[in-house]
Amino acid sequence: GLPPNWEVRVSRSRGINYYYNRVTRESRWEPPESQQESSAPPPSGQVRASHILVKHRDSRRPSSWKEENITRSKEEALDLIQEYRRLIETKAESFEDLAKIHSDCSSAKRGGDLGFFGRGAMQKPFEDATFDLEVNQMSEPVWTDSGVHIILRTA
Ligand SMILES: N=C(N)NCCC[C@H](NC(=O)[C@@H]1CCC/C1=C/[C@H](COP(=O)(O)O)NC=O)C(N)=O
Repeated sequence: GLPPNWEVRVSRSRGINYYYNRVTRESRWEPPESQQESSAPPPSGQVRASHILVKHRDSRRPSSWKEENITRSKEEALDLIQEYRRLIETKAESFEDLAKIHSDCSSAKRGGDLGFFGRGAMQKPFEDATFDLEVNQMSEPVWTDSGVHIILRTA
């Protein structure tokens, strides 16, 4: 069977099946990898998460793939992250799509995915927020020295 949250849909235009994930709102022509890839339990003590990072002028590294010199204020960064959170909550946009377009972290290329990590890998506020989430749950805005984040725990 399909990994959790995936379902088969029929593309009317092409008359063939495609695969849709109702949590991430991702759709793809090829079937999602076997159970192994997406619902394997994390290595013991580890979690998997994606994030959207909005940096500001006081970020530890106020530069990103998007913008060489980031000058927005903390207030502007928070306004943006709250708007992204609203779009995801109302299912107007997928977490992955907004991460790809807007995240100031290099993980934007992977829809915000940071892979598996254990305690001690990430800045403490990020780590604590992630470990407090249930799988498939999205955080409130979280501040680290990098900027302000929303986190989606995926495993
Ligand atoms: N283990 C994995 N996958 N990579 C190493 C992560 C190192 C870790 N990074 C963070 O804590 C920030 C906050 C959460 C994600 C993250 C990403 C930062 C944000 O951007 P920056 O402030 O660095 O420019 N970009 C990359 O590291 C750290 N201890 O500094």
